[in-house]
Amino acid sequence: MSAIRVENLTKRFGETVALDDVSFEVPEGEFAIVLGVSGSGKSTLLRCINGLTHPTDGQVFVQGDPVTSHRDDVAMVFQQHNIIGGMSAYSNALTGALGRTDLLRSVLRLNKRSDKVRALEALDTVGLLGEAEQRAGRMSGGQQQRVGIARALVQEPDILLADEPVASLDPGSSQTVMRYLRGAAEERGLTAMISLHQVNLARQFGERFIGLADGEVVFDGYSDELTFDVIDRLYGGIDMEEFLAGENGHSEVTG
Ligand SMILES: Nc1ncnc2c1ncn2[C@@H]1O[C@H](COP(=O)(O)OP(=O)(O)OP(=O)(O)O)[C@@H](O)[C@H]1O
Repeated sequence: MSAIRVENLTKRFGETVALDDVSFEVPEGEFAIVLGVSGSGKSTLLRCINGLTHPTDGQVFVQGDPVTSHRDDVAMVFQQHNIIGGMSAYSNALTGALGRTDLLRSVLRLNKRSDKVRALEALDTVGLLGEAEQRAGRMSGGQQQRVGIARALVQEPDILLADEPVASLDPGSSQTVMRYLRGAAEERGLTAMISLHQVNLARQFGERFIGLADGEVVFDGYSDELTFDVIDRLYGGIDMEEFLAGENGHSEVTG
């Protein structure tokens, strides 16, 4: 059974066709990247999978069930990490458990011991266990995004979605965040779908690629099929020199 199955998905916003008859399946445990220029429909696709947006036509299935609303086994990491600056990295990560914490306990901050352990384990997965007590607001953008990933992991999802998780980061931090994202998915056996507009990062970290243009799937394949021709079709007029520099450079690993 596929972890994600998208069947003839169409989403219109008034006159705008954000997704046009999109179909694909993602097997369990795959690390898939959604590629495409701004406005190609990447966010809308992820939001339909997460149940945040309802399709105009077609259907999305997660673990075989039709998606009708948000589900706890699907976690999403956003571009704006929505981290609470005044709280520690640990407390931010712990908010991932809110979906299974009753209101009284959450108001009184009486988290279960198992969730506290999960928060620490998740911070360890993203390399931030040593910074657990640090105020998130004092952390770098890359570290904050790693806290955002930890929070998503505490939700204990089977499927991890990330919408442009490195769009606001410098190249070094983007590399680090992608490395932890891929590592977390592998370590925990998650199915992942990440939208990116940086082709070099996508090629470096992706396993499967779904390319969108004007809401349509124009490419669906694996690394060896993601040729420069395909990239040119997706990004029309891309500067190859800059692209190759991006691919070979930026190897610095920072937070
Ligand atoms: N809530 C909305 N209301 C109206 N139009 C929308 C809405 N959300 C998306 N759109 C439109 O749908 C199309 C696809 O947008 P979407 O955000 O999914 O693309 P994207 O590839 O994620 O782009 P970006 O990287 O800029 O977010 C765009 O034309 C966008 O303007």
